[in-house]
Amino acid sequence: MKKVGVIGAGSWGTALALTLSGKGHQVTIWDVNPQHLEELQAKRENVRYLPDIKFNDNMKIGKTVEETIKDADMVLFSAPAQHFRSALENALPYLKPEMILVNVAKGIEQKTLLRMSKIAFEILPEARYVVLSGPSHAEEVGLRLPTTVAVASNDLKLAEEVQEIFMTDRFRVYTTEDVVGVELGGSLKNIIALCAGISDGMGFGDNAKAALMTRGLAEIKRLGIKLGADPATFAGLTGVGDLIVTCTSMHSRNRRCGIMIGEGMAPEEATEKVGMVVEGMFTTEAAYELAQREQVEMPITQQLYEVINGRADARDAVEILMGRDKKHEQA
Ligand SMILES: NC(=O)C1=CN([C@@H]2O[C@H](COP(=O)(O)OP(=O)(O)OC[C@H]3O[C@@H](n4cnc5c(N)ncnc54)[C@H](O)[C@@H]3O)[C@@H](O)[C@H]2O)C=CC1
Ligand SMILES: O=C(CO)COP(=O)(O)O
Repeated sequence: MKKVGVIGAGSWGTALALTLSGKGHQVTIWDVNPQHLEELQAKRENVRYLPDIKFNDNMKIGKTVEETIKDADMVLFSAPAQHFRSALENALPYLKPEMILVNVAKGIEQKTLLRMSKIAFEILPEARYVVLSGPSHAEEVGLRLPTTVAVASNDLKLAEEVQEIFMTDRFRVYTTEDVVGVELGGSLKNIIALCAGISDGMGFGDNAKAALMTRGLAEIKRLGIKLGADPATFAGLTGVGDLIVTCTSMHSRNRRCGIMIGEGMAPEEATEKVGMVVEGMFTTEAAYELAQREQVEMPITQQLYEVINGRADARDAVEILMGRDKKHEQA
């Protein structure tokens, strides 16, 4: 059994800490928010983000980052994507070269337009770095409902080590070497989930949502191929798999935020109301800029960007999308 430090006690960090400690690993979890940390300690439950699931006895709450990751075999980063850089920098003094670093954030850093692995290797060029992604809502993983994900690393042996650490009878883990495809699939599907929510909120039907998901996947894949991903990855768990769960589940923070926007709420207010990170709100801007830089057509992303920035109403965006030039279908 391994020693694992978890940085970020939101719903996902907590669900994974429960999975790992449930398997018998020695897990310590920490969060940057001191008040939240106190609540975790007092209640031995994540009342704020993943209520009604008691922590296992072998799951400790770390008082400091140092205590959390000291002598760990693996450090799991589960802070939102825009905070991954600071979370890693914060942990840096206590990391050892042999430690495995796993990141589960789904996003692209704003301004730098970097994927999470690029940030990790910029800070730690020799990092033993793995990304975990796939269709996996924390609420279901916390309840031990069957879930399947993938872990990606340039080093397949390392991905296999992480597969072994996580795998249980209720949490099935595949490996892949396509870090670019996995990171982009996980990040960009949140944009489409926001749009699927907006579509639902406006009272559109299943046809519209299926169209958004299919054409959304086409533009994700277009950008992915341009940035070096294996196109096959987008047909897998971390591509279409995650797209399906996020666009259809009421657990999805992105979809729920989209529904409120579609019902007429201002994007900032809807984001606030969700009360947890809505990654798509940040990723949309980054993806829009990446698409411009790479000269890739991403019409759905572009329209969401206009809506989020208050330059277009969701109904105008639909008209623009439906009124585009006639096309030959390319999936
Ligand atoms: N919630 C879910 O079902 C899933 C979430 N994810 C991804 O995991 C990431 C985290 O999501 P959630 O857990 O849902 O977010 P959340 O909003 O529930 O919680 C985020 C937590 O991170 C903490 N945090 C922020 N900055 C930090 C830092 N520098 N160091 C340590 N902790 C920090 C916050 O205080 C908060 O407790 C996101 O990128 C999300 O896309 C991926 C799969 C499933
Ligand atoms: O990535 C997720 C499920 O795989 C979580 O999606 P949300 O952030 O929209 O809840």
